[in-house]
Amino acid sequence: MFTDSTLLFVALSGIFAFSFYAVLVAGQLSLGQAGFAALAAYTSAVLAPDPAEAGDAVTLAVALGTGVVVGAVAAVLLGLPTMRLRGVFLAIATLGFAEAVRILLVNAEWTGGAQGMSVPKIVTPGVAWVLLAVVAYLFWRQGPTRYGRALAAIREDELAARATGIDVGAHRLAAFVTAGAVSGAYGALLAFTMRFIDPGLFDFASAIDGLVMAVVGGSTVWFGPVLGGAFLTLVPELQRAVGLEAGWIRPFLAGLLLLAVILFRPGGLASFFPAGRGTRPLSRVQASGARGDTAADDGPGAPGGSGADTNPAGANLAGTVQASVQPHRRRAQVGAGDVVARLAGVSKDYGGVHALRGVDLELRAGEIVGLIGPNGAGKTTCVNILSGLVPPSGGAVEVLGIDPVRTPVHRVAAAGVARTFQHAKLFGRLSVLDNVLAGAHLVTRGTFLRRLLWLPSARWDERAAVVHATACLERVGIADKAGLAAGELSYGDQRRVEIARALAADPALLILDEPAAGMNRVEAAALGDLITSLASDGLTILLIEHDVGLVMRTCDRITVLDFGAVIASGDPAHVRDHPDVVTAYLGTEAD
Ligand SMILES: Nc1ncnc2c1ncn2[C@@H]1O[C@H](COP(=O)(O)OP(=O)(O)OP(=O)(O)O)[C@@H](O)[C@H]1O
Repeated sequence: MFTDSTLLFVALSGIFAFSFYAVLVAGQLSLGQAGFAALAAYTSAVLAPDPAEAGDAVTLAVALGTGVVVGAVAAVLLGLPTMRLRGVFLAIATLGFAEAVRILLVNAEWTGGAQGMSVPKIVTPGVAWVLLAVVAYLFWRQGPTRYGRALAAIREDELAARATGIDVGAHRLAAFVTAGAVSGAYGALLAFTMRFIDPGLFDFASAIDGLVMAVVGGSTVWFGPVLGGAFLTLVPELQRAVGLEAGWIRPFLAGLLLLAVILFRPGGLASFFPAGRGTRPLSRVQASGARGDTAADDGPGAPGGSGADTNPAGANLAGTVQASVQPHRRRAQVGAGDVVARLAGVSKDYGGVHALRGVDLELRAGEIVGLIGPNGAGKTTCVNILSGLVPPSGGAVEVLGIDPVRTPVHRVAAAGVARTFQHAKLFGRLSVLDNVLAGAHLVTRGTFLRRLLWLPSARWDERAAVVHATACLERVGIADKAGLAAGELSYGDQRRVEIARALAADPALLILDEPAAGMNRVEAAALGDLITSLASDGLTILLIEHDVGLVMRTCDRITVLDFGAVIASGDPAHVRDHPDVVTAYLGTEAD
């Protein structure tokens, strides 16, 4: 039914769509792919040897190698200054790059300008489909790995991803360079397919076309770009088959489909298939028991069992952390009673608002310290300063031997600080298990490259990570919901998943920002028991909570803030009876 040329272009479109998918999975909107492809097409056309002399295979190999390298290098050069940009700003900057490349190519002599350049046709449908399969394989294997989960986490909530120790800048750049390499491969293939290349092949419409194919096909499932590429390439063929030759139909249909996907079917065409539906876990779930199963790989049983506890603070999660899920990061050694965190004379101003005024706070290893105060007292600001999210306006801060003011957020996390947020910040479209696996980023090894080669060690590491994550879920009593989408959970359950995600990083300091919000009395009581048991494992905990009863029951010491200043600090009995605290919460008789 389809001609060779149709089959060839279906494969090429799929590869181009994958270059958009590469960044969409990390939540980035880049439109520079046509620029990378153009640079790669012209460079490979010039550098590859004549196939009449070198043979088709050699020419193709040199062209592809050149295309991939040129695309990747261009993406590094463009990515370094633009990776700070988000959303539409990144889209505009990258589109500007693609347009600049096209204009350069039109005006350069060596490219033949607008007239174009002739290139031998050596790409066959077989070659194009093999390369599409290779690219699809890369993205299929990438999904359920530590790297793939980190990209998905960044897409879902960048700030939470940083706080779990993911180096967002490096991951975004890696995704961008992957997009550059894939679009470079596409450019080289296109050059040796068309017989003739001109800058018009890489114009604005083609950049948008690739994006539409990726989004229509499905931008969060690995086979989405294949579907999108195939569908939109086949539309003109189908038109011909039914005798509708009008050229406007394809772009019109593409626009209509894009709108329909955005409005009604965010998962794209892939969501019509069981494997691409909804929030299918990246990693397979076997939630019950201490044994987990892992993604996509079947095979002989992995070494299970309990691992040694290398957590200096002693916070081994039920002894299920396996040897391959160990903190191999550099983390401050914390002995019992050591100072874990210290704020000295810290102030924070937001314009005219003095959120903190000369706050002193000290946390010692193994303590549960409560931080309470009326709304707007400055509690969350304190926590944000401790976890490196917000710089103070004055004073000194030290956490686990580092200065969070001068340290990127993911490094503060790597030092051993884990936190939850006042408004739960889960990776909503990921499963509960994947959320916690993403939380284990710092204590797990990368598996992507080993998964590409089907090395058993990758399977063992992934399995160990799942066992570790499952233990964290069991610890907060929510392992039975491991396979559900995090965003669909009740508010109370979301908070528990957030705690499990924080525990998965095997932290030394756990900061809980209003963890009981949304929980009923029974759940809050269970939370109190959990906090106490975590502290008895050696974890240091800073608890911000409006449920004063919970704070009084669980904390060793309590600091009370009001209007940004410490008004009382000491053990629960001292704080409860402190006249300033009573006044702050209940007001004076005159009030
Ligand atoms: N990013 C910001 N920009 C401007 N003002 C801010 C910002 N963050 C906090 N504030 C202000 O700083 C003060 C302290 O806020 P913060 O959220 O730290 O208090 P809180 O004790 O955590 O309050 P709540 O219990 O209501 O969460 C408030 O007056 C708040 O409006």
